[in-house]
Amino acid sequence: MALLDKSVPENLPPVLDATADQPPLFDGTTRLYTAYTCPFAQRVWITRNYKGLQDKIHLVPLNLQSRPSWYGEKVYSVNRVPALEHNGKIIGESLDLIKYLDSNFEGQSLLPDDPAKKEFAEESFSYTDTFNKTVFTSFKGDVAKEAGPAFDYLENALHKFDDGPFLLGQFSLVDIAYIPFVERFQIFLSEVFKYDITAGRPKLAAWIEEINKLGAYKQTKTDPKELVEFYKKRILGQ
Ligand SMILES: N[C@@H](CCC(=O)N[C@@H](CS)C(=O)NCC(=O)O)C(=O)O
Repeated sequence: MALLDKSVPENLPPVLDATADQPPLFDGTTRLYTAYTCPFAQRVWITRNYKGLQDKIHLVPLNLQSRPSWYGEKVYSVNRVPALEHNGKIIGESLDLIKYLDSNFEGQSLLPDDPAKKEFAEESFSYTDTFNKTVFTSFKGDVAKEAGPAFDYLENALHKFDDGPFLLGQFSLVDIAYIPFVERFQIFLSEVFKYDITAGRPKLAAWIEEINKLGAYKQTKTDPKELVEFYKKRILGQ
């Protein structure tokens, strides 16, 4: 798999806050409006890196806490990240965007042709919101009991195709849809609840290990300390 990983380490552009000027809009440059800490935006960032599109898709990182007013007013009225500026249009929604990048840009294809895999990919995309909600909700309840089934879903899914360690066998958009959230849940559940999501889930453990080998992903990883502080405040109100 490493051979297909087209990512090269890059110098990341500085974060734009409320005082920052707006970059030109619709000047032909393709821009990914993002936030370095956002798991939804991270999905698109990993896809961009894996397909080797660093020169084609420029990152415009925003400070969401001190967001430039021009973003919601002139770029994307939904005022969330990620959003992609491409061919005179602004497109949002991370799951739509990773598919859009895969179909509209060059680079390694990240969805297989095999019908059984395609079907399972759609099922897995549909489950992501429930997966995230189930785990977030468990933070306020019995973590092992409530979040356990969500991680079991991934463990079972990883048994489905045996031509590689990823959710569809080979690395795909499905892995990209889940990993930003699994990354955060693993850190937070271990740090705050002493719950190891990989205990008794060998396939999940191997999946995380394999994804961590990908340069395209490594560059996008969140800072664990910041994450724990952020979730403690935001979710546990501490
Ligand atoms: N469904 C959206 C969710 C995007 C989202 O919630 N992004 C957050 C940051 S992680 C955001 O922009 N929040 C700002 C806000 O809601 O004001 C997607 O998948 O792209």
